[in-house]
Amino acid sequence: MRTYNLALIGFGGVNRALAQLIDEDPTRFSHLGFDLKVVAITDLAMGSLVQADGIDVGTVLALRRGTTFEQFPGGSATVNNETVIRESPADIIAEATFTNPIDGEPATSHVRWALESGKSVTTTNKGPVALHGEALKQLAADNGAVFAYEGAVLSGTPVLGLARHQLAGLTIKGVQGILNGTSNYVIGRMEAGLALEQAVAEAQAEGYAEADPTADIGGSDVQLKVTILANELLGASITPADVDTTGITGISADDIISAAREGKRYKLIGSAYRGEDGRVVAKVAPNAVSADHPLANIPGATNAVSFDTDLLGTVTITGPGAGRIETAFALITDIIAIHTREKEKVNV
Ligand SMILES: NC(=O)c1ccc[n+]([C@@H]2O[C@H](COP(=O)([O-])OP(=O)(O)OC[C@H]3O[C@@H](n4cnc5c(N)ncnc54)[C@H](O)[C@@H]3O)[C@@H](O)[C@H]2O)c1
Ligand SMILES: N[C@@H](CCO)C(=O)O
Repeated sequence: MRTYNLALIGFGGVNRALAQLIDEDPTRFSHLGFDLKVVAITDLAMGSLVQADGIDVGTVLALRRGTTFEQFPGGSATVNNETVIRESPADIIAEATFTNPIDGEPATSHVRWALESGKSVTTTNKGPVALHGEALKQLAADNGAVFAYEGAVLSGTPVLGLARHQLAGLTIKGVQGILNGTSNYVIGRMEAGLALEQAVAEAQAEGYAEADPTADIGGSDVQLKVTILANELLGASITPADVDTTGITGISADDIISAAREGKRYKLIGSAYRGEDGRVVAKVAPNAVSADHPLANIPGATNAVSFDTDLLGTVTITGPGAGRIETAFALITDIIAIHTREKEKVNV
């Protein structure tokens, strides 16, 4: 049985959910041939904690808001991300700090420090993948480590893995989807009569929204995800700036009601297609779709991606696109992939 030591960088909704899953059942993954032990945690609000023998995760999860790690052996009120990532006895770094859509920092540095130290990384953070994905993949390869990011698109619903593995023998001509749980949830609640602000507050309480929810309703979250899908699935080399983006803030309750009268529903759709000239065109825009559109009935924080393929026609995957536990599951998917890679190294 292999034990992987984890460092959790950013102890918010997602990494707390991962810690909770490990705490609830430390043998949860034994049937896969590994166990997980949390040896380091950092967070802006709490500082840093490193305990090589394993952190009592239940105690840390129960700490009151505003408490720092200073009181614990190996604890400090200071956030020592670089030292923790490079020097703690972690094998795998789970990066779940805020997404920064402008330059991907500080998460990109967190990922880089880990890979430079030969440590594999799992992240749910879209910034490093959308803005620096190619460079980070190269850095991982150069250092014999894995850079894994299943949760960057559709949280725990395995859209990237599906495309990379099961759909590998197809040509994917394009993709379109509902890629933001918060805005889909918000539109649904506005259809039920809530104001935009009330609906956003609900999405925040559910743990769906970004730290700054304007990223969700303004479209930049989907812009990053479309960039990732275009680059990963269509072999493009685009940046978020290449994705023409409009969010849902311009849709009023009146727009929603008039669309409903015509049998239509608003959806924020992200898409990327390769044109006849070989160029990939990607965009994000709200659309009033008719009831028979494949994305019309995707509810709440559920997401969906339709792949337009040569041999299978349209293949659609749908599932949770946000949520703490749902996104922690993406970290687990990545850790399983890292474990598979470790086993291959032993067998080579
Ligand atoms: N919540 C979801 O449904 C979901 C789904 C998919 C992807 N994501 C992505 O996962 C990441 C984490 O999401 P979350 O919901 O846990 O966010 P969150 O806001 O609940 O937690 C982020 C945590 O990171 C900490 N942090 C920020 N900067 C830091 C730094 N420099 N060093 C250490 N800690 C730092 C914050 O204090 C906070 O506790 C985000 O990038 C988000 O875009 C979230
Ligand atoms: N805030 C994002 C989380 C998933 O990236 C959403 O609502 O879809």
